[in-house]
Amino acid sequence: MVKTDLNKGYVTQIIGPVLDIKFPEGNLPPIYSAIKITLDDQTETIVEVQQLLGDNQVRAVSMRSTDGLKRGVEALDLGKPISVPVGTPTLGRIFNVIGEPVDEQGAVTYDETLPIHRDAPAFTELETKPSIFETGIKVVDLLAPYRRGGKIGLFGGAGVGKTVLIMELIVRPVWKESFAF
Ligand SMILES: Nc1ncnc2c1ncn2[C@@H]1O[C@H](COP(=O)(O)OP(=O)(O)OP(=O)(O)O)[C@@H](O)[C@H]1O
Repeated sequence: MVKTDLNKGYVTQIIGPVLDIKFPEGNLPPIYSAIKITLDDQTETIVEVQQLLGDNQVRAVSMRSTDGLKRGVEALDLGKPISVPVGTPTLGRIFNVIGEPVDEQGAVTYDETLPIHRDAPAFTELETKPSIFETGIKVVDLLAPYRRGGKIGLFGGAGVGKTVLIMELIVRPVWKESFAF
């Protein structure tokens, strides 16, 4: 549920990346809510509620360093979990956990975002006709094709190329789109 009124609290304790935040009576954000803290220098920190402590306080984990944060700083309940851009503009890009691009390829123009915490699609929503997730890597597509909509796991000894292959899977489909090969 997205709240319309701004629900503001303040930081009561900081222990490393963990923050306790007190909210007004009866306005406690639920677990997994995103909370934004803006410092004097306009640096924004997003924290995520992990535990309800009682006494109108929540315990939250910061998504970046808590350097510069201090007790008493205002915290704004965003009324929804951390959400990230989804859809075609995000293909081939690299994002951090709060949905900011970190690949130095410029800003991403997107229409849709989805929360990072949500249920997997129901079986009834899945495509029933099996189709191949074409990677463009011949040895994969011919010998061990991946199923579209499924999950992929790579098993292999140390240093045999798992990371390189995963990176190829992320980048290749976009290359295919741009160069049509
Ligand atoms: N197809 C390939 N041909 C030649 N070299 C490759 C190939 N794939 C990966 N390598 C090289 O092998 C080395 C290890 O690759 P990578 O880091 O992907 O392995 P890994 O299985 O993820 O390793 P780890 O188990 O340590 O996480 C890298 O130097 C990479 O450049």
